[in-house]
Amino acid sequence: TFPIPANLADALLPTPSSPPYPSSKTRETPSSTSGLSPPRITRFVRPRPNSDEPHLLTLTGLARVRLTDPPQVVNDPLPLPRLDVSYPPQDADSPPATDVVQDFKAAAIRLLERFSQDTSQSARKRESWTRIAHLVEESESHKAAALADAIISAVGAEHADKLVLLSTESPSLRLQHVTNVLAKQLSIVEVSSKIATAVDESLSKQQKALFLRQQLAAISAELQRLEPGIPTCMARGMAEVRRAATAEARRLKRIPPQNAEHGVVRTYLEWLTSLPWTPPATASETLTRSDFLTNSKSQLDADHYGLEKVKRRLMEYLAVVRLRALIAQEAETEQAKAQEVTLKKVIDDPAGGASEADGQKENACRALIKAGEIPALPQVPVPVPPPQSLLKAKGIKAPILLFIGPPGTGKTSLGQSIARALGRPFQRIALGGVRDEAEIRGHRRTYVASGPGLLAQALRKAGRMDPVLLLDEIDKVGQSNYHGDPSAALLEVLDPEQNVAFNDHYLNVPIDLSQILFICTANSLDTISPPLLDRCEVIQLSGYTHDEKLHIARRFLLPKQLTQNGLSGPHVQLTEPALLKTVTHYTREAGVRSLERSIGGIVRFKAVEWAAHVDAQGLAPSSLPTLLPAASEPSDALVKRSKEGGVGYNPVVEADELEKILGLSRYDGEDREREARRGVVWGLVVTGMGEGEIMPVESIATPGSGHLKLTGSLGDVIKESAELALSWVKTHSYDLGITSKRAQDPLRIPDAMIDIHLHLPAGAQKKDGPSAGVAMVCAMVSLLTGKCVPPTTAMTGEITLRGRVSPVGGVKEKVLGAHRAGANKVIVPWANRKDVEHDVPKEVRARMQFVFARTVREVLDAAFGEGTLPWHTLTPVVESRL
Ligand SMILES: Nc1ncnc2c1ncn2[C@@H]1O[C@H](COP(=O)(O)OP(=O)(O)OP(=O)(O)O)[C@@H](O)[C@H]1O
Repeated sequence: TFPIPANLADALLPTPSSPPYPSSKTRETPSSTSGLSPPRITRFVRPRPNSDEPHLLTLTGLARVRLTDPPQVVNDPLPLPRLDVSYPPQDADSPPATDVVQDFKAAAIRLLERFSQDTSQSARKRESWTRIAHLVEESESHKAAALADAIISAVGAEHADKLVLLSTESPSLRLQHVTNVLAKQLSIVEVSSKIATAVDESLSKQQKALFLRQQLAAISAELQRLEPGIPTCMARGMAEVRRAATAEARRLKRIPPQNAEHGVVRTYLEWLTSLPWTPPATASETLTRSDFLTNSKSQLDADHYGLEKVKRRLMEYLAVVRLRALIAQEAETEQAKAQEVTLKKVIDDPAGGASEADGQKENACRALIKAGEIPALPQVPVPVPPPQSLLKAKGIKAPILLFIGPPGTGKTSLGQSIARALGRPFQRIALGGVRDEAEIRGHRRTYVASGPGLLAQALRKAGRMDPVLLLDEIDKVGQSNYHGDPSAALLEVLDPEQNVAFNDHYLNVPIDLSQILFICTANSLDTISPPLLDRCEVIQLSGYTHDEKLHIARRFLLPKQLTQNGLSGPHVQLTEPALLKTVTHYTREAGVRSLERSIGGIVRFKAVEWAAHVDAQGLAPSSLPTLLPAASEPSDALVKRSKEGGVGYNPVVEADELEKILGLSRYDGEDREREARRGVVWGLVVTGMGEGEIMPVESIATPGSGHLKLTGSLGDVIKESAELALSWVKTHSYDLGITSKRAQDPLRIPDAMIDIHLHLPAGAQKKDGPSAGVAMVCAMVSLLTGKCVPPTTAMTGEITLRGRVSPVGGVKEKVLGAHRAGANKVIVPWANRKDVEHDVPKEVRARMQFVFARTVREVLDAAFGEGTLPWHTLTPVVESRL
């Protein structure tokens, strides 16, 4: 096919009446042609009107000719030049050898079949290749050379090969040449198809990966847009929530509003959508700031007086929490960097170092990426294995703190301080009296009026997934019953391995509780289930001394009460003696809660007076009273001035006014009651609230038959202690001068058979434990000898049959309780002296006398006073006799 000028085209155009040239249907063989055979026109393409495209002419050669002279180059092709040609010699037409034909046929068929299998070509074309292959197979030998001429132009041989074929006259040689060309052609086709497949495979793998990554990028971008700050790792959990919400929303549409189910589904959806599923992006900002620890310390100091040990432990706790956040942050940066590197690698080496790293494949990929046929790599998280440090961060577990202590010792407010230091919301869950597991986990939606559990409710109130959650009073959670086991549910909540996907029965989607900082509080350790206790780190708050209470009252409670009651500092000036009296006479607790109430009472009393004064004088309520203390004016000087001032509002509150304001002091009478009496001594106990107290041990002798009678709701252990005490006293009654003979029973002396009745008051309160042993011995000895133990002496300790004093628990609480009750001498087991030295505050130790006793005899000497009891012989003699 070649372009020709228009005039030549016109000259060649056949007229419809007499075609100047044979039509394509007229077949003339070269042998039958004498002279010049005009070429056969197989196609003629006219250009479009008014275009300067040439005409296209496709001719089919009919015979092989040789030009005798080379053609002249002429400008005007018309009239067509006549050229002299010579025809090949006759023998050129002799039929080729059979084996040559066979070889040609085999090569041609192989190539044609290969073509027919090429899936990149159209079905019709492949069919035509098959037809040609059949044609070749069935062709006769003498037509083979002509066939070879035709095939060579169809299979896309090189131009040089075509020329060689054209100039070769011998059919055998031509066939041989064509056979070679076809074989060459076949190998080219095979190799290139192999390459194409390889490139194709690698490209499709690459493209698939890229496509998936792009989809991932699109999904996470969409999620980011919907919920800014959501980490990609959370997307999975969120997807579940979204799925549940969508399904329910669809259901809601189908239920008519008047149907009861409509309301149920609606409430469920409201709950589901109101939970703060995504943690804020700035969650760890406060934690990772360099001044976090200093700020936290100041926060704790600003909120609480004293509690040095507790604060030190809390600082350690916060340091661990911060460390964890820092390592996690570092890990995130590391991961982002690794991602970047991987991303770069993929861009630089898109083949990804695949096994068949042949250059052609790589180049093809690069070219495609460059040409934009493969989309550029998206800026998405290329999956990078989590760095070591992230695992390390996960490994650091912030312990769950458990504050143990009596009421009002600041357990709840310490939790609030921690939340403030961390910049997180604070929520409190009161677990006291929770009997039903469903209160923690929620009721299933099949129940009428079901709802989510306490944890989900707290999260909704907090508005964030990472609040500080105070589980208050975990010692008062109900034990296992037919409503399930609430403490087992708590176990799951507090277990960092399980709480990542906590299942609330109502919401029925996994809730991630791992971001929450749990703090538990309890009054006593005894009723906490052991596995629960095992998960917590116990921090003891034992109660405050009078000094500490005075400071807390002055610095925290009074200002707090003033603000709550709309007054300010100058309106109420509590003198030191008044405050001391409030602390000592109106409260006797380990914490400061009732002290706060008493101070509140005083402030309210003054608020009434001030309001009356403001009304009477027509003053602005925010105005200040006229009597203000001068700088560092002692309180007695202020009192004096206030008395001289006479009329108007007096902000000064004196100790003798307290009776008028707060009523009779509660603890006066009890103190008066505490006088030295025969048969009565003061023991020390720790109440169920975790508070240390003094407790009288009373005994009297009644006519009877030598038995011991015990009352006061005593448990088995304390009853055994009493038996032990009696046995010891009986054994030593001769030594103590109670009986005149060694073998005599002090309860069964011939002229007086008595029973000992031992009573521990507050009979309604259950008491148990071995620590009243020494007090019982002293009470019985006092009863039988008639000597008294001073009421300012208190004691604690367990006894053994051999008269040893064994250590007891809760020494700090007991000593503080004795201090509050005004005791000045405390008898403690020798083995507990470390507890006194380490735990009891210095000022208490300075004001009290401690006797550390190893034996009951040492206890008796300390309680009754050296030399008061008439010891006859040494104990070992008695022991050997018995
Ligand atoms: N060391 C302290 N310094 C300042 N204020 C304190 C201190 N200890 C307790 N308080 C105050 O005492 C009040 C009662 O404390 P809080 O409610 O924390 O007691 P609690 O130990 O949680 O009691 P409960 O066991 O009954 O829950 C709060 O107002 C608190 O601020």
